Amino acid sequence: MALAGAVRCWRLGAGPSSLQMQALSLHMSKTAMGASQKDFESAMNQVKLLKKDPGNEVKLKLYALYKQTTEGPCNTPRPGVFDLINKAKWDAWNALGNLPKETARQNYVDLVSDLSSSDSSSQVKPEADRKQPGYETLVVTSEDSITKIMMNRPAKKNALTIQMYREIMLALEAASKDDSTIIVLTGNGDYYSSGNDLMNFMNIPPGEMEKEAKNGAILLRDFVGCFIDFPKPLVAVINGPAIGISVTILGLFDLVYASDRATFHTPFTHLGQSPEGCSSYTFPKIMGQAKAAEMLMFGKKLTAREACAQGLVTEVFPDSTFQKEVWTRLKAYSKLPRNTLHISKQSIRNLEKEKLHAVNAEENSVLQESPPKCGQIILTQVIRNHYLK
Ligand SMILES: CCC/C=C/C(=O)SCCNC(=O)CCNC(=O)[C@H](O)C(C)(C)COP(=O)([O-])OP(=O)([O-])OC[C@H]1O[C@@H](n2cnc3c(N)ncnc32)[C@H](O)[C@@H]1OP(=O)([O-])[O-]
Repeated sequence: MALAGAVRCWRLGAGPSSLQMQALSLHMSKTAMGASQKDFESAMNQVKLLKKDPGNEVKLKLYALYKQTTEGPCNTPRPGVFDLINKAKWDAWNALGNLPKETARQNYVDLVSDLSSSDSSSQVKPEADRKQPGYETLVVTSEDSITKIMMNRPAKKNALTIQMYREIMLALEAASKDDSTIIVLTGNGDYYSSGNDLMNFMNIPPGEMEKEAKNGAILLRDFVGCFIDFPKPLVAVINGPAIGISVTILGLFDLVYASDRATFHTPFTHLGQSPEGCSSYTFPKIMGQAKAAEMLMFGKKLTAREACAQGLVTEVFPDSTFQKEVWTRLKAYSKLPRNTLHISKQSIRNLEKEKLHAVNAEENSVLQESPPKCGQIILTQVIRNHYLK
């Protein structure tokens, strides 16, 4: 077959140990099965287009997965001791044991997809080329299979204007379709975000309040909806303090990395507002009822370490090494098989999607209809509605 030929053309050095191959096959056997024969054939063609030699270890993996997909478990005698190349290939194939053909096919497709994306991202483009045009309040860049969406109003502590909500939705929509593996939301300057821009509610002419409240609620519902439905791994890189809605939506992210300078504050009751971003459901689920109430109802500001202890933050890093450590970690994660990561994200999220949309709708109707001064009573009711029903 074409690929077997292409793989044979590569000169192989020493192969991986059989233990490594067993670990690989075990890991791969856990992944989802979904690639079709057509996906497999197109992956075989993609392999031929790679510009960078992927190295012997990867070639052996490709060879073994190809043989397992097309012929099943290894069924030929082991080549003699002096036939080094064929022996390494045989060992790689044999190490896959009884891995089902469908799983091998999926793993082959994932591996090629990963190789193709690192192949294209290895052709470094100048910074100006990587910055995506069309955003006024954000800087959006794609590199190393990571799309970074950076809120860019540092002078206003990245407070979220209506335009910024809209641009974040557009950037997420574009990122859901680009060839990135991981999407990051972060802030420029000393703050991650100071939450909703308080000017959004100012200068509303008398008589327009109801209409504006309704428009605001629709925008907020759609904004939160984008995070609920987002199909790829979503990471918050919290470079500094976070307030309000920038905190509440964190329950919808897959990873939250924070500088030890970051704080997490949801002063809703003080502002006469009720929680949004699905936090009335996600926070009690993440940190328990009592801790969630202290944050959402009584406005307790958490340090990064407290937020990590309560499960809202994945890991905290010293501010002096924050960017370096986080981006090194994310670049390593972005090399994982893209399709498999996306399938895993979706299967985790699909379990809760309906519930999250219902919570989002309920939080919005409360925000829209209730008089602000009832903030604290509303918070209690919204949280109870989810957990005591
Ligand atoms: C309905 C949707 C649901 C959403 C709910 C939420 O998010 S609730 C959460 C809602 N969020 C809040 O309640 C937070 C309100 N903000 C604050 O409490 C403080 O500004 C601070 C603690 C963020 C920073 O204090 P600091 O002493 O270090 O700095 P500083 O104060 O000098 O600020 C620098 C500049 O940024 C400006 N600016 C900052 N944030 C906002 C904002 N959100 N808006 C507008 N502007 C904002 C500030 O006016 C100033 O502008 P200037 O005068 O230079 O033209």
